[in-house]
Amino acid sequence: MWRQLSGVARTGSSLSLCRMRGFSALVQDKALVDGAWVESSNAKATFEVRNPANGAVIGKVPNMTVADAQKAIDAAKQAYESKEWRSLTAKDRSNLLKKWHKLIEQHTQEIAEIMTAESGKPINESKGEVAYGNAFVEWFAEEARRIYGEIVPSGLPNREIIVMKQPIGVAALITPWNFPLAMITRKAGAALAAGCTVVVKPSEDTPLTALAVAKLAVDAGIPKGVINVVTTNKAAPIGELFCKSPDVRGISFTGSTEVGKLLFRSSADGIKRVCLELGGNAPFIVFDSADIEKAVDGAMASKFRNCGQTCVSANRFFVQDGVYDKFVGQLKKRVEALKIGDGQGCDVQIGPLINEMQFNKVSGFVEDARSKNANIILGGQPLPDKGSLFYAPTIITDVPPTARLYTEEVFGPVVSIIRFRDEEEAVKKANDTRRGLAGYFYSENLQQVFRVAKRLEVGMVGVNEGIISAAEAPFGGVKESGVGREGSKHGIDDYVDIKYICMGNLKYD
Ligand SMILES: NC(=O)c1ccc[n+]([C@@H]2O[C@H](COP(=O)([O-])OP(=O)(O)OC[C@H]3O[C@@H](n4cnc5c(N)ncnc54)[C@H](O)[C@@H]3O)[C@@H](O)[C@H]2O)c1
Ligand SMILES: O=CCCC(=O)O
Repeated sequence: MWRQLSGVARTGSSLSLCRMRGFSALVQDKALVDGAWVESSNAKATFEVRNPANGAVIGKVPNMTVADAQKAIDAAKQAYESKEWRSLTAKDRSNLLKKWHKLIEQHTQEIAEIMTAESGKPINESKGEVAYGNAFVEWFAEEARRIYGEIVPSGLPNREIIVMKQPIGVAALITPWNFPLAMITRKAGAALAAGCTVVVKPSEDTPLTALAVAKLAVDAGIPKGVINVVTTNKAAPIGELFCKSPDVRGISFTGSTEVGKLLFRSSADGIKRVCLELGGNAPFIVFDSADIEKAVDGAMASKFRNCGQTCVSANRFFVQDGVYDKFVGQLKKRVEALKIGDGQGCDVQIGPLINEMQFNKVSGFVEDARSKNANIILGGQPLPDKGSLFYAPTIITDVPPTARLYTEEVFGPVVSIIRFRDEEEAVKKANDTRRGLAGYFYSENLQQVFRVAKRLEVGMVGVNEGIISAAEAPFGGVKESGVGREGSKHGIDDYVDIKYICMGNLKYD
């Protein structure tokens, strides 16, 4: 899995692996509602999907309206209540998910090409994401058959306490552009395994990957209306509809903390089940006892995966006095060697940023740090000769706590380094943020490993490891990084209600 996820750090690619086959038959120009490929009801309006590496238009998809989203909710509700879905056994649902998994696996190359074209992600990483995202479909196909209930010993005679788990109903899934496939399958796999039906609202930057995997779900025989995909570049009113509709029982959102808070508030009136996977501000601590080669390897993988546009990406590097020069020196050599370009190139490790907003954010954060006397030792500027959205992999030392690079998530290829003296100082600084998604540290001292792992205020900790995501592991954050967990056996919890049945007056003798 490490290799799949971090093509960036160790490419090892061969020409044949990354040769493009031309645009795939999986590219859709319509959205999916009730098993039909549909246009927008607003005069068939569309919006363009562009390749961030060169600005080329690579497709157009329906710009759907609130009325279209309502139709998708209606279809999901009808499908949820239909015999075709409701009467399936857990094993039947598991088998459908397995068929979907197989088809995604068979179409890895085509999906990866679509993903690279619309997100700019290097092709080896896109293939890695297809495998990673598909691992959730496989995992939840297996978990579908293990959504167990309980029989609890009663405190009263002639009575049984039975606990069962039932699907919540229709779930709305809102996903970001940075993992255009995995963020859908991590949610939809769990929802379908539980017996729910879904309406997916993918990012406006990456709708083509979403539609491609939805097409494979249809081909796998998943009944009509069970998966619906609504494409739009006006997310807010559709998000509001999801939050207000009494027919949507749960909302699962991955994206920025700002939008997550908005959806959380809007869902309050309907007391909806809400799962929020939001932004982070991950500390990456290198202690004196660390194996520096491992730490540099981990730093490269964590920081530069998807050009730094990963929610669990290391955001603030805290490096102890004794290893500071060695770590910074080795890291600089590795960053200087990164291959930058259009993600379709087979040896490319760093692609463009996703869009102008993201580009302006990254360059603005670097300028802010520069103005606060941080020390830019590598990069620190755009790369217009590569394309308008390319930014140089950058290393900045002496980043002050007032810099935006320190207080906020940069979501770009910028390493911010801060020196520290002792463990207490490192942990205090690491926890000095309202975010708490992932945290990493490198130490060969066993006592320190347990102490620090327990004290970091995050949902996920990488100890001597820079890539921690896996279908089997619970993914999620604390503080303002979210609520709920995805993946693992806990990933089902957001899609089931617990029902208690009290069986009374039983006659046992
Ligand atoms: N914790 C995680 O698992 C995780 C994973 C990926 C990204 N993220 C976070 O997401 C952010 C970057 O992604 P982004 O820019 O796509 O985030 P974003 O919040 O702008 O968008 C995410 C999704 O929400 C939609 N959206 C935007 N405004 C909305 C609104 N008012 N109502 C409903 N939907 C709305 C977008 O169209 C997109 O589909 C980063 O902060 C990153 O850390 C977190
Ligand atoms: O960007 C957030 C998700 C990344 C992951 O699942 O590893």
